[in-house]
Amino acid sequence: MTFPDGTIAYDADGVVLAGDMTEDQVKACLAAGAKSWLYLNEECNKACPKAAVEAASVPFEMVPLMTPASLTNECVDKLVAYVDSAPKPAVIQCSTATRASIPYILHKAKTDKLPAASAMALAASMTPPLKFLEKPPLASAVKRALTHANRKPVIFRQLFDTSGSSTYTYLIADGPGGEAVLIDPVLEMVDRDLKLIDELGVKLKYAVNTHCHADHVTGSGAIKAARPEVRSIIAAASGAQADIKIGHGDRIEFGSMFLEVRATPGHTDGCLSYVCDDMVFTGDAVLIRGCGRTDFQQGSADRLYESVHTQIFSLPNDTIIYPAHDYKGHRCSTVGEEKALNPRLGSGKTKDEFVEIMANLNLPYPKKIDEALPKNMVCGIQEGMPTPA
Ligand SMILES: N[C@@H](CCC(=O)N[C@@H](CSS)C(=O)NCC(=O)O)C(=O)O
Repeated sequence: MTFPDGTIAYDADGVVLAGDMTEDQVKACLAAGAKSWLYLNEECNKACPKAAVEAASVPFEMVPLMTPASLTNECVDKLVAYVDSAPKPAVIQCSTATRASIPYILHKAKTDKLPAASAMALAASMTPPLKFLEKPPLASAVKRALTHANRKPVIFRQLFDTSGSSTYTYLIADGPGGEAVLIDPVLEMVDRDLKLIDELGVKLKYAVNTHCHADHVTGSGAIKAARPEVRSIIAAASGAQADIKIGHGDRIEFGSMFLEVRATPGHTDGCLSYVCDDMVFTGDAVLIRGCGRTDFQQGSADRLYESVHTQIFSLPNDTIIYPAHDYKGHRCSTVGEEKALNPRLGSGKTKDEFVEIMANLNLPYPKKIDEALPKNMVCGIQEGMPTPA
């Protein structure tokens, strides 16, 4: 499309980004073939071309996007959906083609699966750079909106063991109807977990253990008895039995998602942490403001310190930490928070200081240790349960 003067800023991907136009310019634009029109000002704006656009039988839609605060998640979804479905060429108009560049970049990020940082870089590399970048408050609202626009419809649930072990079980699914994993299921809570999985309509693929637990029996065996298609997973280094034994660097794939496996020994030899997008499931390696004990089951404070510093604290600071337990009512933390505030491992604690702290915890043994360890060494498969196929 060509237009009479410099009012039109861009013509990219069938989307024309425009500022205020005179009546003649609107007419020229329609005559040049505009097939849809999105207006980001209010109808009362004296330059609003609604009447002329509709008179030309071109669909006209208004989504007032006047300030950074109006770029809510709902607004972002609306803008992305509009650009997706609008007949092209589509004109997106505001007063100066500044806000008009926002739906374009949001949609581009979503369709090209660009992370927020890459989409911002793309906006800056265009000729001329997209104009929202000139306004810092708008640019930071767009950056946040890009993260929202690009999110996958992941299903994520943090479930708590109410039977006594304070264990968190995590359900992650690749969207409704998608494949799912269940991290650290607890035997007593299996009925609840399977009911939820059915209610959400997701397909459980793997029962994944972060390690051979000492305080509760894994639900892996009972899940497999109820759903023979599910495969249990544990670290090869744990020495425990499971359908699939994994190690550092492996990927557990489900749908279009995966868990990246990181070995984090120290609480036990076979402790694994799982990274998924901006989350890390740390098992008992890192707890919120704490960590797993190192006084039994091959525990080693030396190894745990190394594991946490190399495998967890090396993740971006805003990575969300989801631990296997919490005893104080916390649910999650972040890498940055634990680096700064974890009294055992963070705030500049040296390995020697950590070893000293761990040697003096004097915790009583978990109540169920004698029952849990032998059962978890066979991944929760118990007498009377059907054996795995
Ligand atoms: N009281 C609980 C067990 C508490 C406990 O020892 N938790 C372990 C993780 S499960 S082996 C741990 O590492 N705790 C660290 C801490 O600082 O509390 C029970 O009897 O089950």
